[in-house]
Amino acid sequence: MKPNVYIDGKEGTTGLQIYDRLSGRGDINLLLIDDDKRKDLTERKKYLNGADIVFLCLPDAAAVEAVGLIDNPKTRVIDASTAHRTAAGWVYGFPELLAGQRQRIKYAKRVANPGCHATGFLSIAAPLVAMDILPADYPVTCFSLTGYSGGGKKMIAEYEGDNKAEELYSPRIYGTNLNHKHLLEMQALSGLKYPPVFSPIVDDYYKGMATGIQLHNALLKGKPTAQDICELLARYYEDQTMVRVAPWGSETGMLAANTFSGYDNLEISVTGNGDQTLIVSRFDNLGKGASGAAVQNMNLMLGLDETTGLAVK
Ligand SMILES: NC(=O)C1=CN([C@@H]2O[C@H](COP(=O)(O)OP(=O)(O)OC[C@H]3O[C@@H](n4cnc5c(N)ncnc54)[C@H](OP(=O)(O)O)[C@@H]3O)[C@@H](O)[C@H]2O)C=CC1
Ligand SMILES: CC(=O)N[C@@H](CCC(=O)OP(=O)(O)O)C(=O)O
Repeated sequence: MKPNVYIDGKEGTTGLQIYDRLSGRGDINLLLIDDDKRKDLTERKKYLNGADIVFLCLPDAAAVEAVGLIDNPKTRVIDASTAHRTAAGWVYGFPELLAGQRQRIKYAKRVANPGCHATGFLSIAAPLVAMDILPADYPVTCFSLTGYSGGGKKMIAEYEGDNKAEELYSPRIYGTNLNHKHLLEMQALSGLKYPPVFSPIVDDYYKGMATGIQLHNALLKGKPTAQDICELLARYYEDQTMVRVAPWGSETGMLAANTFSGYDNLEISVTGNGDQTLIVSRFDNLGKGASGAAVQNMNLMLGLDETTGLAVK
């Protein structure tokens, strides 16, 4: 029998992108709620409990509420919100990140899909800590460029509506109080002692991300060069399809944040020299940064090829 799948919040930015990836598939049965009942608690409860897999594409409070409506022990959840990413009983939905993570996701009842900025940061920091290159007490800083769809329907309306404000035509540094909501997961999953000093930047394009960290090689264990780091990261991810490392020397000095827009995989670029290293992770905030990652997790949980229905550049 085909598994029943329900997307709570299907009309939102993340929900629609999950729907796009699932709607043509013959190996699942997509449950569709009537549009006028999509916020009706009683109706949603029926759908949430009638599904084998539920995607939550909702604001945090609504995601917590949705989980509370589930009493069917067979219903498995993939939550795209920030609500459960470091919560007990939830598995972090980043299969490539750490040894055993793919297996944990495969059998999990509750999967928290990673934050978009956290995805870029962790793809770099977690393996470097795991391989004992980046000391756990290193004072890491991180920048992260994102398209405006990262802010959901409200931010999209600000950028695409009439009377667009003048400042929206330029990149904007936000989270300047340095307490972005992804810091908790960034620290917890990287194994770092301190959260990074983190500067997200939103710009006037729809989707695509470039998240980077800059390192002093002399402060790393074993004092590797940038090329050493590139090769070690490439080995760490060598068996993965949705995460890869660009070969050393392949970058030409300019990295665009929208290169992976429309794709579900992520690529890490390492540049620099013997003294300093720049490591940048590029992906789509709605691909590996949200909806693509959520579908990859669903595929794993259903025992399917994890790349089914996904676009790899
Ligand atoms: N956009 C992105 O790149 C990423 C988003 N996320 C996370 O995914 C989640 C969804 O974000 P996003 O899709 O961008 O947000 P949107 O604002 O685009 O969509 C949210 C959707 O949820 C609906 N909704 C709100 N409250 C309820 C409720 N009580 N019951 C049912 N539906 C409800 C909204 O309805 P209505 O249409 O009426 O407003 C809307 O359709 C958030 O937690 C976000 O942080 C995670 C990673 C990346
Ligand atoms: C441009 C913009 O505002 N982006 C959002 C990130 C979207 C996202 O990743 O949402 P989650 O926190 O649910 O993961 C932000 O930085 O808050």
